[in-house]
Amino acid sequence: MPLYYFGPVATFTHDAAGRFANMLPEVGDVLVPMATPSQVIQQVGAASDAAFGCVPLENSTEGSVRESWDTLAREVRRQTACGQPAPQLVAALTLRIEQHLLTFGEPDLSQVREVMSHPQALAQCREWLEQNLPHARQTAVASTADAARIVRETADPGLAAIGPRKAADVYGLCCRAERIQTFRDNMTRFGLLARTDHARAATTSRLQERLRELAGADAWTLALLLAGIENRPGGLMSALRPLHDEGFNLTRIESRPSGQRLGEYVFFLDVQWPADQPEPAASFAWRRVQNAWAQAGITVTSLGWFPDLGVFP
Ligand SMILES: O=C(O)C(=O)C[C@]1(C(=O)O)C=C[C@@H](O)C=C1
Repeated sequence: MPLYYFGPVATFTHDAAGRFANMLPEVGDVLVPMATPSQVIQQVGAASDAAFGCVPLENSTEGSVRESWDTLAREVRRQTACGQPAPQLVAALTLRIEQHLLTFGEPDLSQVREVMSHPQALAQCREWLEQNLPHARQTAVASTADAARIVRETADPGLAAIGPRKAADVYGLCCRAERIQTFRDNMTRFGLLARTDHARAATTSRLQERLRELAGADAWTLALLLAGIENRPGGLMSALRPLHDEGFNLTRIESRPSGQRLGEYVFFLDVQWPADQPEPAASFAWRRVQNAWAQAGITVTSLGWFPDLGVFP
């Protein structure tokens, strides 16, 4: 079974996908790189057989990986609207992210005129770049590993990539400066995706059992998208009140433009799902929250209900 990931080989997402596959034998034996998180999500949605996907979700320094959330929301809404099964988040894990400056050979830093990486990685290293390479142009490319691939292909010591140590090994580059991210404890959360019909199939019901074993007594997360919250005094507050009334802990809220009209927003929510609650479909407390939202004309899209499998070095 394929596990699509945001590649190429040696991205941080590749590392995360490998860890999902090690922990969850049901998830897939062939890791298939895709050029963008959007392509991963679309591929999981379109696959006629069971398929999984791995994308970055959120970084502790730079926040949400918007492309992943926006595409997931769009695909789920689109597939649901035409009665098709949609991709959903089924698990998450967190990696410690250490960024390194990768070069062809060992140039003097004054020789480096351009630094390439994923925009999140460039932003995670902003302070080091300001202090050590103020003269170098910063260029956003598809991913950290893609930056390493370009540096290798051009074999130009004036170019550098920012990325994982693994990318230095895979693309034959030198680790010219180590751990250059601003915050030592830089972390990124990655999501594992599957399609909801596959989630009911035999493979993924075994997966659910395994996830329960791995998560133990830890809380799960319910990821949602809310649309139609009224733009009036207290509109957002009254949309959040049912969660408070039923004792649900909101762990993330993020507004994004609806795309329909300037000044109109949708909201991404992560709700911490207590270990002692039955699953969302069987929870009376959750039904009351949903009823309150339906009465207020708020549309809810579920993006997944999943455990966090922990933090990995
Ligand atoms: O470029 C990569 O290596 C990725 O896996 C992407 C990504 C991201 O999108 O956040 C993953 C982890 C790091 O935070 C930096 C980049």
